[in-house]
Amino acid sequence: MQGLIQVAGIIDQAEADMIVEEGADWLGFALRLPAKNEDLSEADAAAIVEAIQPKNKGVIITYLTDAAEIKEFCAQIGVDAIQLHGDVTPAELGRLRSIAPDLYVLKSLVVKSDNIDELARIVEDSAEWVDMFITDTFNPATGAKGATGLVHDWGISAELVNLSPRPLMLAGGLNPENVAEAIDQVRPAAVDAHTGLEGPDRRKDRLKVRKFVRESRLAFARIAGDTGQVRAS
Ligand SMILES: O=C(O)c1ccccc1N[C@@H]1O[C@H](COP(=O)(O)O)[C@@H](O)[C@H]1O
Repeated sequence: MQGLIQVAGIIDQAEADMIVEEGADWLGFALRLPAKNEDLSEADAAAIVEAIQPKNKGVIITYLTDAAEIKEFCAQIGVDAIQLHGDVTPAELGRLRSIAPDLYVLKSLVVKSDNIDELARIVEDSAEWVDMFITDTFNPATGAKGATGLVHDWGISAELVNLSPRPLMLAGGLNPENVAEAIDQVRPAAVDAHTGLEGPDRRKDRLKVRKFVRESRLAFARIAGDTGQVRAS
């Protein structure tokens, strides 16, 4: 899986349709968050997922940590991919794999200024149960671990790409202007953006999504040319 583009924080069907039209691959739905500040209802998310699949994949982005609850929630929404942003233990990830072997699991690695050793340990302990890691940015001012709109030190993500046996999705403050440089520096398998694609009304802006997809595809093709990799999705 190389050269994948995800857009996160879907609000409604019209926004999902626009993102699909502009060529993104996966759409992320932030649900069951600790602050209960979801942008859409679970029923609306399920209806959108039904409309976009199977051509595009719907991904639940959540802080759930219990394997049984995660499995049941994915079935409720109708997705076969989950992005786990909470502190899920390797044991629970193993349990999730055993009760939902076909579920595609993305595990977040929340990047701070000084935690590369901790992140490397998470990769080592949990890679067996994870399909893809996603690096995202910690905001020390608010404690937020996702949708912060902040970039982190891409050198840390590049290091994690090198040491992880699983592919890595790069996220955190990506936008149409910086995504090409980010891909060149980090060489991830995938990219993901939320707030950097929004307009002043906090909805995704079609022109920003278009440029983000175009710049990402060009950069992925460039690094595939360097390495001989071919886009598989
Ligand atoms: O998308 C959300 O609303 C969200 C909520 C809680 C945790 C993570 C969330 N999204 C993830 O954060 C990254 C980065 O966001 P941004 O581009 O910096 O705004 C986003 O791509 C989602 O994967």
